[in-house]
Amino acid sequence: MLIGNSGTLAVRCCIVKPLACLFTSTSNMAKSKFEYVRSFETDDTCLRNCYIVVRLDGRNFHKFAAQHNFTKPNDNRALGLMTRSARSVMEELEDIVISYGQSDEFSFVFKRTSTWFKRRASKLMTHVASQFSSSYVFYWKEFFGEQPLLYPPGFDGRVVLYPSNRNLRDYLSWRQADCHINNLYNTVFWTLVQKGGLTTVQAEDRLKGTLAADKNEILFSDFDINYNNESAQHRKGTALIWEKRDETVTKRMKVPNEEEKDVAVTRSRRRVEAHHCDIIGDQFWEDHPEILEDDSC
Ligand SMILES: Nc1nc2c(ncn2[C@@H]2O[C@H](COP(=O)(O)OP(=O)(O)OP(=O)(O)O)[C@@H](O)[C@H]2O)c(=O)[nH]1
Ligand SMILES: [Mg+2]
Ligand SMILES: [Mg+2]
Repeated sequence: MLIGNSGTLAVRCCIVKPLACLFTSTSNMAKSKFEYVRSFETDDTCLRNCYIVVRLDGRNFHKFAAQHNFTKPNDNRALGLMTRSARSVMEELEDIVISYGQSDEFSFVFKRTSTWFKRRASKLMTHVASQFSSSYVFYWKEFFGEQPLLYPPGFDGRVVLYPSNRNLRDYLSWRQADCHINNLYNTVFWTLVQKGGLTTVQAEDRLKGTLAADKNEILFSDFDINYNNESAQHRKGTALIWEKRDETVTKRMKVPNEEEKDVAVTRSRRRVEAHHCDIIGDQFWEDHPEILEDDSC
């Protein structure tokens, strides 16, 4: 078989090194006849100037949670493991400015000017999903101890682009509102079952048609629980951002004309920090102005 444009060159080359020749491509004798299949690949470059959001969600975690004895309604081991895995994604991959997680999902926001992987959606999404999934398995024991991981968990991923700061904030607000609605429902539901002695069917009936205020009232009047005092992590989810923190370490140093001695050295380090607070209002964004880029670009 002849390879490339220059037949003579290719044939001579094949006599000496047949295999190498089949697979070598240089600018002169470029490309095998199979090369055309590349053109079947579609362009999935993300539109410029948009925030790129990758959202992952655990596959069939209803079953996964039951089989791994997650506590109801919230399992702190599971939430800790999700956060640890998200931290690993932020530390290993470039340009993620904030991530937000609740339940079995985590959203990762790439800065709008990111050129990482030429902004190819499939590359970004698969890197996030694989880094997250492998971390979830890698750190499992750290959070679940003796509880064995019974089968490999999976996470689906999607990419969504948001062109403005308002759109991005509304997206994150939507996810936090979802966290609030689900957590309030689950908290009342499982309190009715675990403390009120209702069956799951009875609890479901009791909550049919109730509004948020009714649910708060059930918790307060029947169980003396103020929902606002429940765990902030459960009510608000987890936002991870990069923050500069001063770190002081002791270093042994040799000062000229003196003996070696311990010296305290302080440096500013970027670290991923977790916040369990409201991200719907303005306060969080005013406190962390470095997260969002200028809208006017
Ligand atoms: N007990 C318990 N269950 C949890 C916890 N976090 C997540 N889950 C379970 O995970 C489910 C996540 O919901 P979804 O993502 O909508 O559903 P899913 O079963 O993962 O199904 P798909 O995402 O469509 O594959 C919840 O409905 C719970 O059953 C937890 O902390 N404790
Ligand atoms: Mg899921
Ligand atoms: Mg989910």
